[in-house]
Amino acid sequence: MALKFALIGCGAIGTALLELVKNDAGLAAAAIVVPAGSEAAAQDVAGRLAPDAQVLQAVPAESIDLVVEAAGHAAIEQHVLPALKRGIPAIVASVGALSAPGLPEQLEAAAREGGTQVQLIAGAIGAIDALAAARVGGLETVRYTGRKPPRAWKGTPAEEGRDLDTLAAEAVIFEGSARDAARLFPKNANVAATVSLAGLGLDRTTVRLIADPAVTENVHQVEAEGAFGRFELTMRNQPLAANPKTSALTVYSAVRALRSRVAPLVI
Ligand SMILES: NC(=O)C1=CN([C@@H]2O[C@H](COP(=O)(O)OP(=O)(O)OC[C@H]3O[C@@H](n4cnc5c(N)ncnc54)[C@H](OP(=O)(O)O)[C@@H]3O)[C@@H](O)[C@H]2O)C=CC1
Ligand SMILES: O=C([O-])CC(=O)C(=O)O
Repeated sequence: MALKFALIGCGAIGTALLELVKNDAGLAAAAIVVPAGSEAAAQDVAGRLAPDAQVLQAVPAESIDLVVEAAGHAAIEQHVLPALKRGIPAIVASVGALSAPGLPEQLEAAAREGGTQVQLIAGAIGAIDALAAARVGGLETVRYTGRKPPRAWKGTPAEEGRDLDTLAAEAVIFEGSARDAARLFPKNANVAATVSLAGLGLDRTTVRLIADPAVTENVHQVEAEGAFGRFELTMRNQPLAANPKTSALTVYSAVRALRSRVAPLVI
């Protein structure tokens, strides 16, 4: 029997995910959860890519084996916590939501109450396995730099005091902790939160965010040092056409997590 999942959010990630898994025999999109007012657009996507999915404003009470969040920070409290309490496991893309004090503990408590588990995906970044393993031996420093084209920073505090349309040279738009980066740039700094949760934590991971007219990709760099040795990672991710803030790799990471739930062998 196919694993029935509820997709929360039907934007750039959600739509691309449905396209990729539409022919997976082991997976069935049973519900698409979107805010009031967005049902018609989601119904259109469901018609093309997930004809058996119901479009709803909340995760249905029955017949859901897994929740996949690709919506935004608010969806964690609104949909993921209640699902976990009911015993439904969850895959989460909006990792930056865990920068809100108390939310990681709430997620753990909800998963414990439901006897289930919440998985934070690596999303647009790599080497999360190496970083989390390195933490076991002890980490000394972890630095993350996120560099994106100016248009990817539209609608964020990066617009304060500068015109992103006419930016001639790279501009550092944020320097500080991963916690502050994730809070101030909820759609652009989920990776900062992921790197910090795997490594040195939200308050000890240093973050720089850069708007750079010279790049076309979303460039993510991690430098980590500790008892294991050191690594430097650079990812040059293609942004999604439907949302320049989001890398295509985030979709592939969510699809990988979803497929891993039903695959007989997982890597
Ligand atoms: N871990 C990682 O590496 C990354 C994580 N992300 C996370 O994924 C999220 C989604 O990205 P993306 O698909 O590109 O964004 P989009 O803006 O393209 O799509 C978001 C979708 O979620 C819906 N939505 C918003 N709030 C809620 C809610 N409370 N409940 C249900 N649905 C909701 C939106 O509906 P409406 O149109 O009505 O607002 C829209 O359908 C980002 O906000 C970010 O938090 C993104 C990139 C990388
Ligand atoms: O998709 C990306 O390149 C990263 C991103 O938006 C985020 O960290 O929130």
